[in-house]
Amino acid sequence: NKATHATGTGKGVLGDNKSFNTLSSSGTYYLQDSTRNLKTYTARNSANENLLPGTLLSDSDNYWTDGAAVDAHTYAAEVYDYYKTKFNRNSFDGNGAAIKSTVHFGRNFNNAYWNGAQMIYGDGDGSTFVPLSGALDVVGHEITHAVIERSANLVYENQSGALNESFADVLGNLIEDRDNGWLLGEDIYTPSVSGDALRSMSNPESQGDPAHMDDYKNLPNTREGDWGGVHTNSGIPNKAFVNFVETSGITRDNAGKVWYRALTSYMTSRSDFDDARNATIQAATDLFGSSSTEVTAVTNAWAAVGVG
Ligand SMILES: CCCCC[C@H](S)C(=O)N[C@@H](Cc1ccccc1)C(=O)N[C@@H](C)C(=O)O
Ligand SMILES: [Ca+2]
Ligand SMILES: [Zn+2]
Repeated sequence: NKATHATGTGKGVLGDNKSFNTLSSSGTYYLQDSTRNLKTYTARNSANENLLPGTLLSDSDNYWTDGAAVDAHTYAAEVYDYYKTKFNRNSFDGNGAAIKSTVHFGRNFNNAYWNGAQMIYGDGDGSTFVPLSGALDVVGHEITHAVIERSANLVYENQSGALNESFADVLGNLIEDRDNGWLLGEDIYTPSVSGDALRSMSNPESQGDPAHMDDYKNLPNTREGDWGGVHTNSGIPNKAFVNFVETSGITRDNAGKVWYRALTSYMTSRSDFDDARNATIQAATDLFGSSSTEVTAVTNAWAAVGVG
């Protein structure tokens, strides 16, 4: 008999109830959303990348208790919907590519990443992180890396790498859409400490990251140097985006349209901060006109962080 759509229910990492699309086949339910082409797997704590994507998650009664899996699946659906409705982009490749997510990768793995083919989420060690798919800005960050790879394909090192990280943070936060929506990872970072975050876009210095070119960190392009500081120098373009939103009166969605157009129409693999400045000015010009307040605001936003 053929597989049929079903609606699963369950609790996320933080104990919140949610429902999501599953597939029912021969009396078993699978964590597969065929309307959005999403599939969610478990690595069962193996760290062997050769075994990815691992095992497609299944359940007997369509009530799901694996919070990391529930969130990876439901948040991937939210990210899919954001790209489709806001930018008319069908999945990360624009052509409906399958979005595959694997949870429980490794043991106490304090990270999540896109490996060129799928999303991979660690469970965290329980003190630095709880399972990382438990935050929508994380899932948005990782799927945006796939979008970046299929568009500008920014090289993951130095300034192009910091832009790669920054665009992932910007879109991750736009999708999460919070009031003080400038924090990264706040939902899954340091469960014993409230109010902190892994990064802050509005106040990068609060986490030791630069918010101005004067403080750009020239780190070695090695894993130990965070590939030239891609997670720290991202503070500069992150701050530029916050400046743009907060000084122009533009909506977050329209600011996102400027950043998305810059990324997909003008930026290339070796774009640096100055190229990103030019690309976002051009995108704002395309969308709002050369004498628009948006063009003035984006120009000033970059100037305020020492770019241009
Ligand atoms: C394994 C190799 C490194 C890949 C880094 C991935 S893309 C990444 O940037 N992951 C995010 C996860 C994240 C996103 C948003 C909010 C919280 C956490 C990240 O920032 N990782 C940090 C811990 C890092 O790698 O330094
Ligand atoms: Ca956030
Ligand atoms: Zn990243």
